[in-house]
Amino acid sequence: MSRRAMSLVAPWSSRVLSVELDGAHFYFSTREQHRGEEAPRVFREARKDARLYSLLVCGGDRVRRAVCHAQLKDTLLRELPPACHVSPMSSFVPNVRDSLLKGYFLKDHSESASPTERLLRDLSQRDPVFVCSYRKLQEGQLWTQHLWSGAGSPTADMSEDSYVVPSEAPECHPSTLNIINSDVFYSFEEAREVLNKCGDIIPEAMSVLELLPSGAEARSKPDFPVIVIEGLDATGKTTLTESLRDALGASLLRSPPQCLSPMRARFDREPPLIRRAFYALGNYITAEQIGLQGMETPVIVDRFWHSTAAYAIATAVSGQVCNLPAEGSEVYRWPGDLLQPSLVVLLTLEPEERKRRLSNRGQGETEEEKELDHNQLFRLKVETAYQRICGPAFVTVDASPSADQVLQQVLLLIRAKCHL
Ligand SMILES: Nc1ncnc2c1ncn2[C@@H]1O[C@H](COP(=O)(O)OP(=O)(O)OP(=O)(O)O)[C@@H](O)[C@H]1O
Ligand SMILES: Nc1ccn([C@@H]2O[C@H](COP(=O)(O)O)[C@@H](O)[C@H]2O)c(=O)n1
Repeated sequence: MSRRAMSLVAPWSSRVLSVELDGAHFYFSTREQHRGEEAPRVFREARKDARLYSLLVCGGDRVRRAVCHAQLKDTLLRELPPACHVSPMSSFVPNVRDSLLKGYFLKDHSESASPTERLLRDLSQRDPVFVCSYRKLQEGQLWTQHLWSGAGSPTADMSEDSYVVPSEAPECHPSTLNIINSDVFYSFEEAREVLNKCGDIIPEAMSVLELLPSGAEARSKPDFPVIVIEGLDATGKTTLTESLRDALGASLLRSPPQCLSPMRARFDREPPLIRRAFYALGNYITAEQIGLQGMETPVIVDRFWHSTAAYAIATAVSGQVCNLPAEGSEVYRWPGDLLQPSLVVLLTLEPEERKRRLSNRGQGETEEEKELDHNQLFRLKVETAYQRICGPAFVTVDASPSADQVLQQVLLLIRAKCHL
């Protein structure tokens, strides 16, 4: 087999494929010989008239793959016939870090195959996207997979068709495999490299790069305590941080820092790899400001690394809370080159009270915050990830009492833990 044909087969062979339907994951793999297994559930349950396809983004560097994956979704949703259903899909080597490739699984119920196949052919010629179609064999519940040639048409020249067979759920949920340095960055250089690579597609990346400190080399520890206030939207961070600043004569900083505000909306529209690298770098700019202010006064920080990591992990991990990496996983470690605050306070609030405060405030929410509102599961994943992050001293505070009572409690904690 030619090198090109081998690379085309690679995303499917010796790998497990996962399709996500209504929050549940269905696993299957491919095999050249059939050993009497029944078809995987996602095939058995497909409607009789359904034509099934899979698409995986495989070529190029990770920035190109991330951009292509996001654009592919937009294209599919915009251009596929309405009777074609799109679900997230991935290909991975079980429990092997960084092995995840992302794509989509299509169930086409439209009358004619032509519009869908025309689009898929076009995509497989234009982009680093590999396409497979599936065929139900006449003699019962057996399905085969056919890899399309790079030229797009479903020809038989690339490889033999293979059978699809059910596969066990892996120990580590596939959506956790690529978190490190794709969703969460553990060093300044890793995050900066992503922005370096997307300067040609996102002009704002250059402006961010110009604002970065020259490096994240170890600085001397600030003389004064550094206290970070964390929590979901509308838990009272702004109210509390301003009161703490006044009560302690402290400096108040935030992450992302003010200087990144003009670029933030643009990065919020980018795929996770780029968006998360932006927020990760924001922490290093804030860290530099903390280093300076912390020589003069105590420093209060509104959001920092916990926010960056917890939101990123909760978004990357699909399905249930139990799919999150277990407590103690390296995913939750603190970046070795990032300043550690003296204390991190997480404000927690019952969802109903948080919603009440949000509606009283009546301000716009980010897409992610809207998601938090109607997606209780996502909220739970963010809070769980917050609590699992290790590094600096961490304490959870119930933010439901009055603003003054919360302030008094946090002041007590700061005095006890930071000797202020
Ligand atoms: N302890 C409290 N009791 C009642 N209401 C509060 C309390 N703390 C803050 N609020 C009110 O709740 C709303 C949200 O508070 P705040 O803006 O401080 O939250 P936040 O965590 O900073 O939100 P965001 O992350 O979106 O900036 C505001 O209207 C604020 O006045
Ligand atoms: N250090 C940070 C701060 C924020 N984020 C992301 O921003 C969103 C919440 O920010 P607000 O200003 O609205 O409070 C949230 O979606 C986080 O993803 C971050 O990553 N790192």
